[in-house]
Amino acid sequence: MKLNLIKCHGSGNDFFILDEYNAPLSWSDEERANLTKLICDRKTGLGADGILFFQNSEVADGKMRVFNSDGTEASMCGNGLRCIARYACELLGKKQLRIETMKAVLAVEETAPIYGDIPTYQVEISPISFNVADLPMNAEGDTFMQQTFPELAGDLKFTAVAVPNPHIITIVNNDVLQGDVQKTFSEHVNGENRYFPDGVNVSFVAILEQGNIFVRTFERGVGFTNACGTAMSASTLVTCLLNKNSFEEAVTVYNPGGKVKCIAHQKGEEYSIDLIGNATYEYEVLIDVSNSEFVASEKTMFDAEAESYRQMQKDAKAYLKSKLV
Ligand SMILES: N[C@@H](CCC[C@H](N)C(=O)O)C(=O)O
Repeated sequence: MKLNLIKCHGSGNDFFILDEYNAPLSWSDEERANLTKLICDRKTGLGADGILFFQNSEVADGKMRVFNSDGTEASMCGNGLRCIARYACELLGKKQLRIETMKAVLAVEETAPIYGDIPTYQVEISPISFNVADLPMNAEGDTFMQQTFPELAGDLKFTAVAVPNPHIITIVNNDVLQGDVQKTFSEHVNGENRYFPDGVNVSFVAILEQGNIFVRTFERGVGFTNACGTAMSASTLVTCLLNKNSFEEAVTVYNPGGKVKCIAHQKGEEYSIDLIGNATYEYEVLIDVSNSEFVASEKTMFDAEAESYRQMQKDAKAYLKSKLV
């Protein structure tokens, strides 16, 4: 079977977009998972953090389904939603759309470039819940806010939040950021463990200065990635709740793959977040898949986009170098 794929990234978190909007595949989810594992493997496949399946929707302009590189399906993906926002806006000739995701219909729109001429999209991150049952997480109270895992991460204080995929977030200093705790903790809570039966995305956050943070994320189903959009959004929210940043004000979120902006909104006990950042195409490719093997051909590169993004990365790295000392 021949399939056309677009390789796209948001903050270096990279995905293949597979269009089922025009040509739905009569596939089981096991087949979607198998294709994802085959193509996303960075050693034997083309390499990516996951596949975004863009499908028709009965309740919105289109639907995004996200499969992580290990074949598990995620309820949400912020960087991926920006990639789908671009693909869908260009396909449907619109600047604003509503995209169905596993747990919610979310607003997306094309917006002013975050840097130079980089294609930039704003996506809604919602619904948000601090109730541990919604992650799910096994803990004593209804929420887990600024609490410790003494046997796993010493006195680091974590907050658990579903946006709606599950996140656990801690604010750390540069020594902890550079150390091994995040890796050992993340591997533990994403294996057989008593806290997170379905695993969890783990973010370590450094406050750089008012309105500027750095977020490094170990993603469930993938491992360390260049960036995780829902994690950067959730981390911004947590810094606002801890009075390190302000609600309704844009926070620049640096990550190993670049930077985005996030705005956390609060209406009483209700929260939502805007995630604003790049949706950069790397290449388009045709693959011929049969019997768990594939052959790629007809590769078209988007070199100019890659170069614009590299400039932004260069500036982001220089800023980070001056702050993360
Ligand atoms: N990279 C994503 C999140 C992808 C899903 C995540 N690994 C999960 O399983 O929840 C993002 O940009 O939000």
